[in-house]
This record gives sequence, structure tokens and C-alpha cells, in this order.
Amino acid sequence: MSLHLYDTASRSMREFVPQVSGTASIYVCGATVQGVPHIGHVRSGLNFDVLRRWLARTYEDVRLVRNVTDIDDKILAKAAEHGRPWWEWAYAHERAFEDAYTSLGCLPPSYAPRATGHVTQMVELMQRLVDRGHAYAAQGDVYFSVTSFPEYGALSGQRLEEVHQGESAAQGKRDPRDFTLWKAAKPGEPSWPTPWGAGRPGWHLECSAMATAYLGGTFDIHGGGIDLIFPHHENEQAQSRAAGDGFSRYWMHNAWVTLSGEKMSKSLGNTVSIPTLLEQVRAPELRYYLVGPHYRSTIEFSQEALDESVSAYRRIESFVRRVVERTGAVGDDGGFSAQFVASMDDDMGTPGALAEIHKRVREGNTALEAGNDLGARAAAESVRAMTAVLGVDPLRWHDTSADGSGGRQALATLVEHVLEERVKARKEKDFARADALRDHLLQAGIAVEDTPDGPLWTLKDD
Ligand SMILES: Nc1ncnc2c1ncn2[C@@H]1O[C@H](COP(=O)(O)OP(=O)(O)OP(=O)(O)O)[C@@H](O)[C@H]1O
Ligand SMILES: [Zn+2]
Repeated sequence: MSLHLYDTASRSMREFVPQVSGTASIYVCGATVQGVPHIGHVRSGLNFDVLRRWLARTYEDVRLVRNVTDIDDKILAKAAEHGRPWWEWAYAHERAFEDAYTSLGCLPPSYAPRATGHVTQMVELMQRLVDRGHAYAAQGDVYFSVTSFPEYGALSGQRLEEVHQGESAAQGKRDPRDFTLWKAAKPGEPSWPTPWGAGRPGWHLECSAMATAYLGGTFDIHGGGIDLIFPHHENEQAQSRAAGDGFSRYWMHNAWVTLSGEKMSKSLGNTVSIPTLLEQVRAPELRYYLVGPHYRSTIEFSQEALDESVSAYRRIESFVRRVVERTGAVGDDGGFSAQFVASMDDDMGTPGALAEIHKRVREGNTALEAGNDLGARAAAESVRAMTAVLGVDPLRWHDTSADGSGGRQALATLVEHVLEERVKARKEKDFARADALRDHLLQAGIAVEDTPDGPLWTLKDD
């Protein structure tokens, strides 16, 4: 079976065939940078990071663009509330999101465009829409006329009579179902010039302009959280197609992270922040917890489920480390099992993929116990290859978090070497040397924990 993805637009599983052979392009709606991220906020970033890694096994050139919405009502309101300039507020929270993505091992996107840097592209898009009779200006605002576009509602499966944009009432709208492309300048708010007057962009327009600026008029996959299907993605698709672009060929949406059955959200106050969780568990453990469930299933946050993920990740980690201790360096280019490939090809079935990884870990542990070093090593190499797809390869994990440089890998090699020396010292009952080695690591900010499966090390700032 080849890769099949659930496409929201057709409400069906479709074989993924890229537009241009050998390449795949993904646009993910990024954060509106108005506050500090909670775990719900990063679910889509993680989910599309896994998709990108999986696609990269097949396609030579995988491009992922994840935007930053750095101008928005909420940003202006929050900044004003705190007496800070809006651009400083946006940038501070852009960095908070960036830190969260990086600490959870997301590969840097191919590009992360900011809305405020793409007003030119937005004006061009609006001009095309006005010229084709799909948009009109009224009192400095610019609106998209939904009745001018017969396909409107197709993505979210809504009939035109049922459409409510959720926008505040506006006098200039010809039809209450029309949506805002551009908002007229208000005193004291930032604005940019356009042929229809100064103002600032509406959210939907931003994404269409940025997606097509970097991925072209037609690209492969557009993704985000399920709440974005309507109105955001419906409106993105409508304005881009009405302007003559093909826009996205597949639409993918991930489900919520909930707490006590409710969507985790700032306004409900039921959020768990990423820095708070990272004081309790290590970053790859949190990543394992968030990418383990299928992306279209809700994750109901619970301490027990988090604890289970931590133990499951540690089972993989201690197996790979035991093999390293027993046989020396373990490569990361082992094969994928057929079942792993089948699970990933079935709409990114991460639960099946993880089950397969654990099966391989069990086989590897049995081989270790039987003294079959070659068998254990083969299992560890394939476990590394498969976990890398989910971004949770215990040995390379740190390596993928920043720029992919070998710094952390080099550190890992050195620490493993010191730990091997320490194991040797202990076997020889030279406890003074063993303790000295451990203290030496501690001085360098590396904590060592002895577990039944051997020593585990962590950087104290992780
Ligand atoms: N609990 C969640 N699970 C999955 N995705 C989420 C969750 N919360 C937010 N997102 C994603 O992040 C995007 C931005 O979230 P948003 O700023 O609305 O956060 P929020 O915490 O819901 O805040 P508010 O309560 O103020 O709306 C959402 O559109 C959604 O795609
Ligand atoms: Zn978007």
C-alpha cells in the first residue's frame, strides 16, 4: 500500500500523489502569537513534523511552511492591556512558540513567514479578487462575496444558508455571510497602505498569501487543528480558488488536546504549559506522549497516560542504550518493518507504528538475554530508524532539536564513553573512580540516574 491520507475536503482516505514528482509541499497554520503556548497549541506543529519526516523517506524535497500570525485583534488587545508595543508582544510570543517547537524536537520549518511581512502579496491577491468580481471595498474594509463563488462551503460541508462567519456585524457588508479580507485602519492601530485605504489584514487572507508565495498557486497539503476547517480554511480556499489558484490538494486536520473533556484553552483556563510539563518529564517523553495517539483522535490529558508514555519511551531508550553498552555504537539506518510502513502509510497511524517499535524492542531484549549481540544490534538499528520517523530516536533526539548539527551527538558519544568507563570501574569495584566519573559529569551539567537497565543521562537544563 502507498501512503493514504484522510482528506477533510473529500471526507475520504486518498492516496497521496504529489503534484510534482519527488517533492512534497505542506503549509501548516502557525500560531497567532498572543500568549505562551500550552500543549494543545503545539499538537499540529508536532503532527506535521512527523508527516514531514515520513514524507522525507520517499520524497527528496519536502517543504514545510508554518506561518506566524503577528498582527491580530487579540495581539493588539493583550499588548495594550500590558502597556507594551504590539510588535514586541508578538515577537516575545513568537519566540515562546519557537522555543516550544524546538524543545519538542520539531525540525525547523523550511520557512516561517510573518503576516506583517507579506502585505504586498495580500494586496495583490485582493486586487485579483476585486478584478474578478469576488471582492469589494466598503468604508475602507474589503470583503469577499461568498455568493460570487459557487463552491463556497465545500470544504466544511456547509450549505450557504447555514454560514455564520463569527465576525462582528459590519455595515459595509453586502451580505452578512461575506467575510473580511482587510480591515480599515482604526486610530492608534498599526496599518499598511492599500488601493482601498490604509488598514490591516484579516487572518484568512494572510495564510492564502503566504502559502502561495512560498509553495506556489497549487501545493500538496494544508494542515492545522480541526477548529480551522471553518471559517479559516473554508475562506482561505474560497479566496485562493476564486482568484484562480488551485490551492491545497489535500486538507489534514488534527484533533484537540482536552482536559476533563473540554478543549484545553486559555479562555477556559484549563491549560498545561509546556515549560511546566518539562519540569516533570523530559522533552522526548512529552513528544512521545503527544505524537503517540493517532492525530485525528482526541488526547484527553491525564497524568496516568503521561506516566505510561514516559515508561514506554524509557523501555525503548534503555534497550537502545543497553545495546550501545554491549556492542558499541549503534547505527540509525536499520530497516522499517513492513507493519511499521503499513501503519504509517495508513493515514500516519502512529499507534500501530509504536506497537511495531515495541515489538522490535522486545525481540531485541530477548536477543540480548540470549547473548545474541548481532540480533540485538539489528533490532536496535531498526528501532532507531523507526523512532526517528516519530522524532523520538533516543540517541539522535537532541540532534534533531536545533539545526541538526552534530554537537549534541558528539556530546552523547562522549558521555556514553564516560558511562562505559564508569560501568567498568564498578565491575572492578573501583567505586572511588566510578563516583569521580559521575561527579565529573555532574560538574558539566549532566545528571546520571542508575536504572535497572543501566545508567540514563540527561542534561540538567533539558
Ligand atoms: N486544546 C487544543 N488542542 C489542539 N489544538 C489546539 C488546542 N488549543 C488551541 N489549538 C490550536 O491552536 C490554535 C490557536 O489557538 P488559540 O489561540 O485559539 O488558543 P486557545 O488556548 O484556544 O485560546 P482562546 O481560549 O483564547 O481561544 C487553534 O486554532 C487550534 O488550531
Ligand atoms: Zn491559516
